[in-house]
Amino acid sequence: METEQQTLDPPETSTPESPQPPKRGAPRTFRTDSLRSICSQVTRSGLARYISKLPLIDKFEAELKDLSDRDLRKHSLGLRHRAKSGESLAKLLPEAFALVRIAGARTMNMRHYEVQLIGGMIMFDGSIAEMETGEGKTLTATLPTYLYALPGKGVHVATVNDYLAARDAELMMPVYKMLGMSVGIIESQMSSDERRKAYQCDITYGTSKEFGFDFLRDRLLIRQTREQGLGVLGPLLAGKSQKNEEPVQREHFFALVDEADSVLIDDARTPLVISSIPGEAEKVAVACHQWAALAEREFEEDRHYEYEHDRKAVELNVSGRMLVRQIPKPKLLDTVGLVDLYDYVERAIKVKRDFHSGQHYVIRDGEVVIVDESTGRIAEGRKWSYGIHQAIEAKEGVEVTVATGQAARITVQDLFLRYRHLGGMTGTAASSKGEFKKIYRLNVIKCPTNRIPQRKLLPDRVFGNGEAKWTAIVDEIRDVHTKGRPVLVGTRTIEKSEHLSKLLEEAGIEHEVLNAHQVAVEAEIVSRAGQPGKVTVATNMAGRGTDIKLGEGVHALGGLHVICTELHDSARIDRQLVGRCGRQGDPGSTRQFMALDDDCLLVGLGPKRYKKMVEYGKNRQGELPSYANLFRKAQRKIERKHFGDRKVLLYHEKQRKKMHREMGQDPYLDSPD
Ligand SMILES: Nc1ncnc2c1ncn2[C@@H]1O[C@H](COP(=O)(O)OP(=O)(O)OP(=O)(O)O)[C@@H](O)[C@H]1O
Repeated sequence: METEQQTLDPPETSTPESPQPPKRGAPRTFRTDSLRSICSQVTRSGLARYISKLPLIDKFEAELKDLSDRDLRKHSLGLRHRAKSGESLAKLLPEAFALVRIAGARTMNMRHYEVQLIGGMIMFDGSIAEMETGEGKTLTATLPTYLYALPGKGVHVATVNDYLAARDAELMMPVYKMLGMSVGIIESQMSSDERRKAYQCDITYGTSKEFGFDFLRDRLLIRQTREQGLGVLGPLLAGKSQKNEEPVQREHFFALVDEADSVLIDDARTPLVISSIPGEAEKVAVACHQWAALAEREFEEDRHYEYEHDRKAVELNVSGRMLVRQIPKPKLLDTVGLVDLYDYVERAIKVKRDFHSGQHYVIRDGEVVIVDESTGRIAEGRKWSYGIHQAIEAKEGVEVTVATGQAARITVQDLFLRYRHLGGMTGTAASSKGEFKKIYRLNVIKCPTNRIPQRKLLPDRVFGNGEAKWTAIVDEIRDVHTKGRPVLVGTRTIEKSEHLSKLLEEAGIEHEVLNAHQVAVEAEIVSRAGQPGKVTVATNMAGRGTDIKLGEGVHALGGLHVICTELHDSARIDRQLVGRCGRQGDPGSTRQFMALDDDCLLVGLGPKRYKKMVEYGKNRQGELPSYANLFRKAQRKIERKHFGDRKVLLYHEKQRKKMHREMGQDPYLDSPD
């Protein structure tokens, strides 16, 4: 255990020079209401050093705000020279932030609030700014991004999907342009040339997945170059292949991660993998998966295999193994050992039991595409490892994209730890504080809100069974809807969205349903969810990162009402949904519904206790408020388990990389499945 701790603990690094705290006893002047509100919310002295910088930013802003656009750009150029000639970025911070603030006000009529300046300083400092949902993280990001872009080494702004990357880059483009910064966007369909151009820009927006894959492709390219013997000609030719291709990325200098919890934690359980071209062995593997997918139907729990609910593990017993031997097999499988066949069958059974279409994945254009359970979104380009993905493909009868030896792989953790400086922002980081610190060396610092939040958390409602719960949900939607207030309902799966939609139809309640298929369309629908009387049903976080503006009159009625239909595996995800209402000081309310047959109890309490709960709740009428705590306890247990999984992945990756290095290999390439 001790060795594990050691390997997991990242080495100490020096942090950038940080702003000085105010002198003891120095009087603090409050210039604006907003600043007064900040200070009233400051409960942690950690913010004092950021607050102390605000007057200096104000001073620079006052000095520079009358400059013409041209002079503003010139001034920005001056800052670039100073940064390039080695002046510390911490020293340039007040002036740089003032410039960005002026550019925001001038180009978009959005002058950064003091709390946003504080958020920007937190991120600059190599921490995660936890800013309430709706506080304007997109605009806040421009501050550290601009500052770190000054030395010209490139800044990567990473977020969860192509749509958000493009949207945020385009939204903020005017600010950067005014200050003479070039902005590039990486999108999944781009050619290498387009990518290279985007990475040459001062600031590059993209997804963590694209940043990771580009890194891996570059790595493969460099190796190919070396293998072709060009590398020996020295630095002149290094990094160019025979086709004269060059790597697309530059150095990894500063990455700013938006939706940091989603990118750095939720996505961190599956590595990014580039596969190599299939050969003869792969054909056999395809045949094995396809055979196992058919054979699996013959196997019964307890008769042929044991299923361990805690670990979700399948193990064939003696009669199961016998059955494997008896089931006819195609000729191609003659060379496959029995032990391997047992594995294939166990995997096929596991996949049948634990991976469901519409919940864990969807089939899109003949491909199995992972739905990130925690966000309800398509996890583009990801694959489950250990043959699970291929087993699902075989089960669904689509092309099996098989067990190709992996050409290259990297985990999200490794990717972001490669950056010299890392910062992030999110609405919901506090519950993962320990993980951010341990794995990424990032502190989480809570930012005060610009206006006092007005969101009402209504008491939980617990029911004996799903049926009673859904009936109560429909009743509550009807109640709120008839008052003209908009309602946003989050469900855990696409199937449940559809179930609720059917119930709403029967109840004659007009509504809109979203699923995880098209992020851009969803985001637009969610952004309209604040219109009077609107009912929107979405898989948990289908519209994450989308701003919901209240329609006319909705403010007076109490704002948007958010209904969470089930607890999620992580409390953070529940809070993201809750964060759709009560934005920027708007009114709003939210309620959590639960039932004793919810999945959360099965995973959190185990099948034995779950069965008892389900039995107990079956014919229960009315509500069971005293059970709410049990749900939260189960949720915490699941969170701990997931954290454990990620730690194990990281530990194994570290061991694997160490081994590769010792053998003189590239740890990101040369990796077995
Ligand atoms: N300084 C500002 N002045 C005026 N409006 C602002 C300012 N900052 C942000 N806003 C507005 O606040 C709203 C919320 O911004 P944004 O969507 O970036 O919030 P967010 O923190 O990213 O939310 P979420 O956590 O839900 O993604 C937007 O409509 C934006 O235009």
